[in-house]
Amino acid sequence: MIRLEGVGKTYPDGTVAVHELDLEVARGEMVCLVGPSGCGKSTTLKMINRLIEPTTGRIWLDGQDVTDADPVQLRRGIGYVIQQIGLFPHQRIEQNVMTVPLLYGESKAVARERAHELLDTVGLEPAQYARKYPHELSGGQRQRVGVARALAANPPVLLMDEPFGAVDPIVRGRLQDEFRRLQDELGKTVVLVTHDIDEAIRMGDRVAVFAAGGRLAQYATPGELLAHPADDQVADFVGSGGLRTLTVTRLREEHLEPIDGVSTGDLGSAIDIDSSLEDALAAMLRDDKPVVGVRRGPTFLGVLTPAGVHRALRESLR
Ligand SMILES: Nc1ncnc2c1ncn2[C@@H]1O[C@H](COP(=O)(O)OP(=O)(O)OP(=O)(O)O)[C@@H](O)[C@H]1O
Repeated sequence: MIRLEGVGKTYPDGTVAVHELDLEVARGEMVCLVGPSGCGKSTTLKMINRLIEPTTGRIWLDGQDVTDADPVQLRRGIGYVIQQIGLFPHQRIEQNVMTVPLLYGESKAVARERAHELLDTVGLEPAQYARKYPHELSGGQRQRVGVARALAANPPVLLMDEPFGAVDPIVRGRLQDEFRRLQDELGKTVVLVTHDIDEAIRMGDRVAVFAAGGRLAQYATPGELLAHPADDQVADFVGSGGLRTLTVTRLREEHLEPIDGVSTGDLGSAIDIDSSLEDALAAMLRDDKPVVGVRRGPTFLGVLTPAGVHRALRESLR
């Protein structure tokens, strides 16, 4: 879907922001670019929608060389979410989101309907929020409006630059989870820049770790990155993997055991099969029980025991 081939950017003052980067992002995949400050993440992102022109290399989007594309046309097909959201302060929330459909020539009524749908999608009840102004919303709510607006053109590709950067850690965690869930539904191709390795590991299907001088140090799934960091620098940056592995390892039915033999008194609350091992352990600790029930929607699937947790961890670290 997105392919970077030998892409480099040297600024006029001689700063090498990105060095001969090769990177592929598959359709529907969420890739996080992560690394220390100044290592070229934002420059890379902005080269994809040509806010910055590369000095070398080629970028392909769905088979089309973006360096040949009209930048304005190109950007309409690519949603862009930035930390400083850029909402128009004197326009109501619905008008902020309607801007894009109106630009596409939709009637006001259709644009408003679409804006309300999108607000609903990002968890902002239109009846409550559509008529408010940006300053009447919290940071996290404004961030959601930014996401709704980026989705308004229904672009297949979303570029996000520190999209959850401006909010406190609790709201940030909630927005990350919500966006991950939304992404599972929408199946966009997403490239997300963050300096936060936890965010990258939690959100990304794959993670590109950048090193100083705009070099790609490793490009791997979160599990691979934690289990096999490419070098000492990546290992340092990623930090100790054991605990993080719990966050990225999802439950699967083969980790479960049938309910038979477990007395219901031993069973605390049930968690969803989409949960992570971390969620499962948290439920066991909370209920002070050695097993936790697992369901898919209303259907009870089985129980997870410490042996199941161990099996799942071993598979994930293989
Ligand atoms: N317009 C510019 N002119 C010269 N150098 C620049 C310009 N923009 C960025 N740089 C430099 O290019 C390098 C990469 O910058 P970039 O913004 O891509 O990094 P980043 O990884 O996104 O950093 P951060 O996490 O701090 O946002 C940095 O050394 C930066 O100082």
